[in-house]
Amino acid sequence: MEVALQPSLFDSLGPADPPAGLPDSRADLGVRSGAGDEPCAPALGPLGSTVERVTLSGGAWVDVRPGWVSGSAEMFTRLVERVPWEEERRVMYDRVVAVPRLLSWYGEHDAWPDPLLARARDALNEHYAADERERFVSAGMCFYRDGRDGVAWHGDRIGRSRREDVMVGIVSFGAPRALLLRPVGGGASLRYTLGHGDLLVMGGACQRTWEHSVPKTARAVGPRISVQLRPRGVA
Ligand SMILES: O=C(O)CCC(=O)C(=O)O
Ligand SMILES: [Fe+2]
Repeated sequence: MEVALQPSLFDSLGPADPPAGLPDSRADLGVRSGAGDEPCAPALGPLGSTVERVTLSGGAWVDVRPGWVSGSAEMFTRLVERVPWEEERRVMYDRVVAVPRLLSWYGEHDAWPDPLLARARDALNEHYAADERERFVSAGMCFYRDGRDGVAWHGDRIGRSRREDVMVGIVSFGAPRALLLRPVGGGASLRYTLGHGDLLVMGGACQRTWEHSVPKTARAVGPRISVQLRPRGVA
């Protein structure tokens, strides 16, 4: 069973959203009408009280901030062009299969593909007043080209998140896709629809007591890029 806690973060209008009446497919291509047809420069909105906390069972929580990055269509285009996207292959049973999404990863000593992402990392570190160990330092990137791309149920449990509470922040660009969360061991799923500059932060025990996924879909969906900010020692 799914509980539509937040039917679509995209529905709550922020500056990153396309003008009303513009078909999604055009918006997803970064085409903007009205206001001079200029693509809007990417910018971060405030955090503070615009961040809404949802307390989950098992010591987990989720923070959501719809439309945190305005001009997200431009960011999407930049990331498509600048990130060295790779198709990974993994052994599954007796076959080698392509991972159904493109991936890239930036560590704390790498040059990140756009200064806005480093500013987003800094703004989150300031918002959470995180001590050194909990500061976001790396950026994992996933590119979901269409509904055939997705990520199966998992917790981000590589590294110390296997034992410790950690925060994982996700900033989404491009077309919205559903991110589902469900408690380990069963229970209703929560559904967040993330794209167009939305922010979602998983925290507390979320990586251990909950799982998340981006399900594949037969619906016609546009491409989405997810940037996952993580602290040291967590992948
Ligand atoms: O697409 C997303 O926002 C989630 C990606 C994810 O869960 C992961 O890469 O660990
Ligand atoms: Fe994950």
